Amino acid sequence: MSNTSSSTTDLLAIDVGNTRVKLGLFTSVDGGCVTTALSGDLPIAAPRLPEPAETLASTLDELIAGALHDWLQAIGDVRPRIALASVSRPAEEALAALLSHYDVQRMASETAPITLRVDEPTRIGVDRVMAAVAANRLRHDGRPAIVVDVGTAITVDLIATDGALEGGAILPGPTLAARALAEKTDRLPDIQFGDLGDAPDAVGRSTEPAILAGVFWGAVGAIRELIARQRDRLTDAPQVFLTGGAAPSVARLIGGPDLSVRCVPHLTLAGVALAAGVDR
Ligand SMILES: Nc1ncnc2c1ncn2[C@@H]1O[C@H](COP(=O)(O)OP(=O)(O)OP(=O)(O)O)[C@@H](O)[C@H]1O
Ligand SMILES: CC(C)(CO)[C@@H](O)C(=O)NCCC(=O)O
Ligand SMILES: [K+]
Repeated sequence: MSNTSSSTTDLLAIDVGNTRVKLGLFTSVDGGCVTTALSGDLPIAAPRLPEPAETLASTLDELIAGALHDWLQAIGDVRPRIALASVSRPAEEALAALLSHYDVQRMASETAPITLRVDEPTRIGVDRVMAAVAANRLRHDGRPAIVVDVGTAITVDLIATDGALEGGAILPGPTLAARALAEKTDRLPDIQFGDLGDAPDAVGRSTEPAILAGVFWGAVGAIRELIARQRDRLTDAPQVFLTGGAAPSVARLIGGPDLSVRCVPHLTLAGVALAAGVDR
């Protein structure tokens, strides 16, 4: 990890999920976000999303056991301001206690810089809202977008042409689906996704590969179907943004000649940074 020394304008964005906590340090230069990258000596087009200079993804237990302290030291902790978006109340409280000496802004769905065209704006997960805020930056003007986040749960959310988040779908993520099978059956074992590189064969020749095939292709199929159905209500083709652990392995399986799919690793963290005003 490089040793970035942080300034008072730095923002630490935190996305607290149900399995892991993701942290991203967004550094500012001259009051603006660092958005230009150099390719040779030609400046390339500035990405429209703030990019974290440093990131960490860790379980809450690991963070409490010292990983948070170590990481903050490694990034040159001078008390960056913190924006915290959490979908787990216990994890949020535990983390807030760890960060009690910092200036922590807790992000809420209903106050985010986006229109929520949903029935209960206070209930929709702040991670879904933050990812949509970031997608609104990436999407072309006048084009709708679909945001797919593969975490503990998979969410597939529709953003209308006017930028409003319309709602979407929630289903179990791959690990959770596999764990539920292991827990609720006698003869199905728990399987690990950790070392899954390529897409598994759809015909598993024993129990573990069969679970892997079902869970993986089930997720891919569910995502494809949800995109297709959400797309049916649109007049213009949506841009699809995919994020979360399985995003890279899923992205090329759902895109096609008539569907643009882009994998954006830190979409939610970037949304938190934007909502907290990192580039204002
Ligand atoms: N290469 C891969 N292929 C398939 N699935 C994967 C791969 N890597 C991770 N996954 C699965 O993707 C899901 C999301 O992983 P990720 O690590 O992003 O979630 P998380 O951060 O633990 O979730 P949360 O944000 O809810 O805390 C998990 O179910 C995981 O098993
Ligand atoms: C769906 C999850 C679990 C995805 O992380 C999260 O966004 C959440 O807890 N949402 C609350 C319910 C809702 O979004 O409608
Ligand atoms: K619950």
